[in-house]
Amino acid sequence: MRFSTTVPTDPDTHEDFQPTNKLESSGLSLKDIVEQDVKDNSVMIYMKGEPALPRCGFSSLAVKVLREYKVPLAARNILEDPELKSAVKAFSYSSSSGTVFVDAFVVANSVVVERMLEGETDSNWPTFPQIFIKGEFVGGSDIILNMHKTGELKEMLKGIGAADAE
Ligand SMILES: N[C@@H](CCC(=O)N[C@@H](CS)C(=O)NCC(=O)O)C(=O)O
Ligand code: FES
Repeated sequence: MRFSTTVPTDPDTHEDFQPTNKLESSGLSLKDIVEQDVKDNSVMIYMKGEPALPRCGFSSLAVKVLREYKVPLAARNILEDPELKSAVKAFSYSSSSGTVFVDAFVVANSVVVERMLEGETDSNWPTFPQIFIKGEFVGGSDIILNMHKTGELKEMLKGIGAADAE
């Protein structure tokens, strides 16, 4: 498989929004780019490495789980851009509903939640991968694995075009 970063090409996409990690030349702010990624791609993952070559076990696990469903998977490699990494963190927090976010956080990382509730850290989702499904922030690899086990992921991915999957 080719790519450095794999957002499927869309003929309607703004010409200068090429989904490579050369984001600085896109003319869009990083926040806009993340917003657009999430809007344009039913399943969007910000990860360490690429789907074909994950650079971390957590990212690798998330890709593996999502691939079980044969849905198109768009991805960006946050290792290539520290600023993108910060923008994703800020965006995932702003795009999740408070309750779901804290619930997911408890599952994901109880130590961070405790610190967060005690005001010792900010409330952005601190780790990668970060997965968005149908425009909604879902969480990281342990959340996605758990949702796979409970059948929740199958429900959530229903209706996402399998035809253009790999
Ligand atoms: N509970 C998280 C674990 C992921 C995790 O711990 N990621 C770490 C190590 S790869 C991370 O992103 N740390 C922040 C960083 O590297 O910037 C999940 O399931 O996704
Ligand atoms: S890069 Fe070390 S655990 Fe992810």
